[in-house]
Amino acid sequence: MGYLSCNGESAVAICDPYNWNPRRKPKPEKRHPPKLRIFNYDELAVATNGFSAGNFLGKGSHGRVYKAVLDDGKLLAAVKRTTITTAGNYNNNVSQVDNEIEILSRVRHRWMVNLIGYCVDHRRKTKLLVVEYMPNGTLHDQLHSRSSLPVSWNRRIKHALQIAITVHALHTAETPVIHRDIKSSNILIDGDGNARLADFGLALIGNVDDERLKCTPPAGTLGYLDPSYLAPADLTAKSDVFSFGILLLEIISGREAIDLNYSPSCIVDWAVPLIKRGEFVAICDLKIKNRPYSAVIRKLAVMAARCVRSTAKKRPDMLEVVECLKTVRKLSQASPAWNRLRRRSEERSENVLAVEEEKEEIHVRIVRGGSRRNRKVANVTSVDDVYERIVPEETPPFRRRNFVLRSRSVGAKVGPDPNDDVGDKMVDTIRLLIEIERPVMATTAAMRLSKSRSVGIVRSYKTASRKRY
Ligand SMILES: Nc1ncnc2c1ncn2[C@@H]1O[C@H](COP(=O)(O)OP(=O)(O)OP(=O)(O)O)[C@@H](O)[C@H]1O
Repeated sequence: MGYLSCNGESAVAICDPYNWNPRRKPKPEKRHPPKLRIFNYDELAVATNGFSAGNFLGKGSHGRVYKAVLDDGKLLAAVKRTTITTAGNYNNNVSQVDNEIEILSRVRHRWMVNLIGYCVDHRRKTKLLVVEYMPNGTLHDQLHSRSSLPVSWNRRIKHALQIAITVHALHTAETPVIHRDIKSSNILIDGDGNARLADFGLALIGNVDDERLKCTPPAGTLGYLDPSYLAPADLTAKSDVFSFGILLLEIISGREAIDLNYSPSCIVDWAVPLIKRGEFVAICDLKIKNRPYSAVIRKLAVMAARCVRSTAKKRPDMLEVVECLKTVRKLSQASPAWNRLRRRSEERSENVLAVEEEKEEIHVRIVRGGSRRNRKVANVTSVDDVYERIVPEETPPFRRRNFVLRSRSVGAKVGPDPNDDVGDKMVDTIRLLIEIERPVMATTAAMRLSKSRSVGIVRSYKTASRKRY
C-alpha cells in the first residue's frame, strides 16, 4: 500500500537498486551560488604580500595576477589586478574586468575558475578580481613545457572533455555565454588535476540577437580565432567551437596553434590535410610513448577537423563534441590488457584509414587491408612513410624553440606595460610573431581586429551608438 501511495518519481527512486547501495554518498543538495565578497584594497595588499614578486603568478593582457592568502590561511585565491593608465581614464583592461565580474557573478561551473569576489578602488582607479587559485599552472605550460613529463593521453582526453562540457554548459545556459577566448593558456589545472576554463574578459553573455552583442566587435586570440568571425553580426557559439577545435589539435599534436618551426605554421593548415588523408598518427604528439589505439586517435582527429571547418554552420555543436569525447574517453580507458590485444590485432590486420571530403562533409573511410605485402602493393602509407613525406629532413618535426611563445588575446592591450618589470621580453616576442604571421592570416580579419583593439570591446554595448569601429 505504501508503495502505491508514492508518486511516480519517488516510486522509481525506491525501486532503483542504485538507491539500496549503503556505501553510496547522498546527493549533494542544490546550493545557491555563494555570495560574492567585496574586498578592500588593503586587505588584498596584505593577502598578496604587497603584490610582491614572490606572490606573482603571471601576466595577461589585462594586468598581473598574484597569489593571495586570505582568511588566516584558510583560503587561497588569485588576484587579478588591472593596470592603471593615464589619470582619470579607466582603460580597456578595466572594462574587461567589469565584464568578467558581470559574467562570473552570473555563471558558475565546477570546471570554471570561479569568482570569489572583487575590489573596486576609486582612489587608485583600479579594479581587482579575486578568483579560485589554481596551483598546477596552465594547460599550455603542461603541453609545451620541455621541463616536465609529457601529459598522458588519458589526461589530455579528460581535460578536453572537461572543457567541452563547460563550454557546452555555457552555450546552453539560461542566458547563454560565448567565451570567445578558448585557448590552452586560458585553461588552468586545479589541485585535483581537473581542467578549469578561465579568463572571461572577452566573453559575451546574452542571446546572439541582443543589440549589445550585435554591436560588439570581434575579439579573440590569433591562431584560435574563427576566420568566419569578421564582423559583430558573425558572432555565434560556433566561434567557440572553432577555438575548441584548435585546442583539440594542440592537445593531440602537442604543437602550438601557430608555430614557425612547422610548415605550414598554422595548425589547421598543417593538421587538416593529414587528417583528410587518414594520416592520423602523423599529427600525434610523439613525446608520449604509449599511443592509444587507432580508433581513439581517429575519432579525436576527425572531430577536431570538423570543429575547425571554415563554414561555421558545418561545425558540430558542443553537445556533439561532448558525446564524441565521452566515447573516446571510454575507449581510451579500456583495460590495458584489452588495449594491448586490440593494438596487436590492429597491427596484424593493418586498418587503413582514409578521410575524404565528399559533398563538403568529412568522411572517414575504413579500408580493411590484409597483410603488409598487400599494403605495399596498394601503396598504403605506413607510419614511417608518413613522417618521411610530411617532414623533410631540413625541418625536423620536433625541433623546439628555446622559449615558449604564448598567444595573446586581441582586442586587449598588446604592448609593454609602463609599470611592468616582468615579462617585457615576452611581449616583444609576441609582437614579432604577429608581424611575421600577418601575411598568412586573412588580411581583412586582421585589419578589422586591429581597429577594434583600442576601443573597449566589452564596453561597446554602452558606447556602440557613439563610437564607430
Ligand atoms: N586562478 C589562477 N590561479 C593561478 N594562476 C593563475 C590564475 N589565473 C591566472 N593565473 C596565472 O596568471 C597568468 C596570466 O593570466 P591571465 O588570465 O591574466 O592572462 P592570460 O590568459 O595568460 O593571457 P590573456 O589575458 O592575453 O588571454 C596565467 O598564465 C597563469 O599562469
